[in-house]
Amino acid sequence: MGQNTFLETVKGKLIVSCQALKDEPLHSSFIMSRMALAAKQAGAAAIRANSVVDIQAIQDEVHLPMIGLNKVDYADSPVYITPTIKEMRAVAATGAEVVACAVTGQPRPHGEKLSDIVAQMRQEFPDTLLMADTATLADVKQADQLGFDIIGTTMHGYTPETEGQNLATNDFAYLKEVLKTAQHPVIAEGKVDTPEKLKRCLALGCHAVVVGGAITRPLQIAQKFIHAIEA
Ligand SMILES: CC(=O)N[C@H](C=O)[C@@H](O)[C@H](O)[C@H](O)COP(=O)(O)O
Repeated sequence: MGQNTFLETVKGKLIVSCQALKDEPLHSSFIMSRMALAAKQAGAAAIRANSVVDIQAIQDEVHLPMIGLNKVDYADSPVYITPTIKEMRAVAATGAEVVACAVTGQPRPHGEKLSDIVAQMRQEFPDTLLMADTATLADVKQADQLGFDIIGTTMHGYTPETEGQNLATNDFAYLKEVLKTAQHPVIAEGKVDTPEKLKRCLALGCHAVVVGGAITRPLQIAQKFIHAIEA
């Protein structure tokens, strides 16, 4: 894979997701760049970020490897994480070491086929790694077959089939199945919200762990405390 050393750099480490969508209080590329700086100062090995403007603002502020994505809603598809070749290209063009996209078995916008998207990306951006944001073991198998470089558990709990499921349930029972199934390095992502859970994911054999909201979404963090009062 050319000069791409992302996998070596993040092995056994924390990747911090710095994201705030339009309807979130911290929606701002500047704020995301400062979130990334805090993550870097704490010792994070890489950043995961959404949208070209956020990725670029973060790249200017911190020089850490990047998992880039672009969330876009299309009327004809439930897939929203880097759903079409257009967003894939735009994210790869930022120089992000990894481009992440949903691999959920759901139809993509304009009838685009994931196999075509992967083939096109390999041709245009041969040094860019591809991360599959999967929800089920079937998705993991598909991602492996298509040659994705990294298997993420990002969408587990966020599709109709997996709604309400949590990666940590029953001592990460689902994650253990993913680790048995996957042929490519697994990055745990989604609701890893304590240092203990992160350690467990690494001990089980994950290559690295992405933590988002528990570090970078203060609304979500504050709500946890409020719920404790109300419970
Ligand atoms: C499902 C979906 O759209 N996940 C997104 C993917 O990039 C982000 O909103 C999450 O924050 C990220 O996956 C990290 O997860 P958590 O914030 O739970 O640590």
